[in-house]
Amino acid sequence: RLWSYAVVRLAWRPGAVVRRFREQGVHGPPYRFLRGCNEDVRRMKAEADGLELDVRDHDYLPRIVPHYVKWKDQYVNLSTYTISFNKVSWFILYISFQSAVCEHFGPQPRICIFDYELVKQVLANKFVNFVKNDMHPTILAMVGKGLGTVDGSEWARHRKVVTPAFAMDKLKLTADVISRTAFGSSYREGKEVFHAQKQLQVMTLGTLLNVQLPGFNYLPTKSNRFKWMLQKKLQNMLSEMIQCRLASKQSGFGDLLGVMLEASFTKEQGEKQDELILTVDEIIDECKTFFFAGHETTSHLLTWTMFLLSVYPEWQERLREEVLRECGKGNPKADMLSKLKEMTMVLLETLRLYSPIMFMLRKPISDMKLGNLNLSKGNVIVIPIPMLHRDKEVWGDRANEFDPMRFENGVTKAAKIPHALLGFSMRPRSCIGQNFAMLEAKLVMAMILQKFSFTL
Ligand code: HEM
Repeated sequence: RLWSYAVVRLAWRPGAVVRRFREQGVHGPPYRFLRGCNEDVRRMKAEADGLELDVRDHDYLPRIVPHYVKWKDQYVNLSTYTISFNKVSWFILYISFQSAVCEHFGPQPRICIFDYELVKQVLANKFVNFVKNDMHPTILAMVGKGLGTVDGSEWARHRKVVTPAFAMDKLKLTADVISRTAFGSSYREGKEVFHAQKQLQVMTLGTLLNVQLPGFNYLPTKSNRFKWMLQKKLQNMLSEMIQCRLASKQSGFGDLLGVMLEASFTKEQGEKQDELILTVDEIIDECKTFFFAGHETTSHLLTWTMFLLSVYPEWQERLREEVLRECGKGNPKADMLSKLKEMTMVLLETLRLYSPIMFMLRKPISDMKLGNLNLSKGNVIVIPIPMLHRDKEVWGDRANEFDPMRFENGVTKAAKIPHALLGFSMRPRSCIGQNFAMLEAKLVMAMILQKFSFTL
């Protein structure tokens, strides 16, 4: 049944979808039976592999996502699409055979949008008409069925419980704890979790463009057995950390897990029990989400900040002066970090040029209109952050240049529209850890700048 279902789907669906979009003026690369556009992507990426960039050339798109650059040039001009607010918006349709990363089997049509107004309609939709794309079970086991992956009322429940953990007063405490202990014992515990997640990530992402047979994930192959072992290890480690914390009644300790446990379990006297409380399993999932969502993103931001400060030594010197002026030579305290204005500008500019998250995916919960375009339930929308961050109409002619001064008057004044920086996305599903990440990045950079100068 599964096979006949798959074959029927493969045979008719992409063709019909492509036709439907072409009729609406949206074009894209040709669909190839069973392979979607994956082979083209693979080939173009291999060709771009040898491309070398100058360290001051921040337009890495032809090197990293050559298929987007090529398809945008090729199809977007051909398919100008006018939408109601009198502006021209751009779409590309491409079909990806994404069985290795999402649960969906078979080719999946994707509409890539390059227009900020449409992006706002998708992300800031208060009726939550667009939800996250389905995730492959392996990825779900790695990142957890937490805040970042649940939708609808489930999402609202999780977000409400988790939000207090990221309140600014709690974060200040966390920053002081990090600062005092310089990533002490909790880091050692966490390292194991990061390691297991990293191994799972490498295994999964390595097969990103592979076509997988349905049911393959359930076969006891060598790699599947290794994957299951890692998943179990991850689950057990987190469960032990939580149980241990609960048993020692240390939930009040000022770190994220402590604050989350507090928010999930404590009730004021007389307050009636409501469904906001998360179960231990849900907290385990939320921990996986935080480890995953918070680790590599922040580490990428720090890496690229170090890179940019090496390439622009004048900015490195400016930041060092600011750090020594505001924090002296000792461990920076949270209130000192909030005074590092130029540091914030550099971090935001790094986030713009080298956004740790490249794409956000959404799909409509029912047939609906986006601008003038008719979308069907399940058509995936791709929001390519680095391409939007280089939109010259919005960021100006020098969009590809490193210029922290554009953030001199704050994030909302940095471009022609207030919500142009998408590095942390936008409400309601904006990054819940953004203040934490910025605080963490400022702390680490301040401590490095106090003691070292660096070159590329
Ligand atoms: C520089 C660091 C970070 C960047 C660039 C970043 C970026 C993002 C982006 C773009 C999203 C939206 C994704 C989407 O809607 O598809 C997101 C969501 C999220 N981030 Fe972050 N993030 C960072 C750090 C963190 C940290 C430190 C944590 C937690 C400790 C965290 C937890 C989350 C969670 C839970 C969500 C889902 C929120 C929701 O759907 O309500 N992130 N992040």
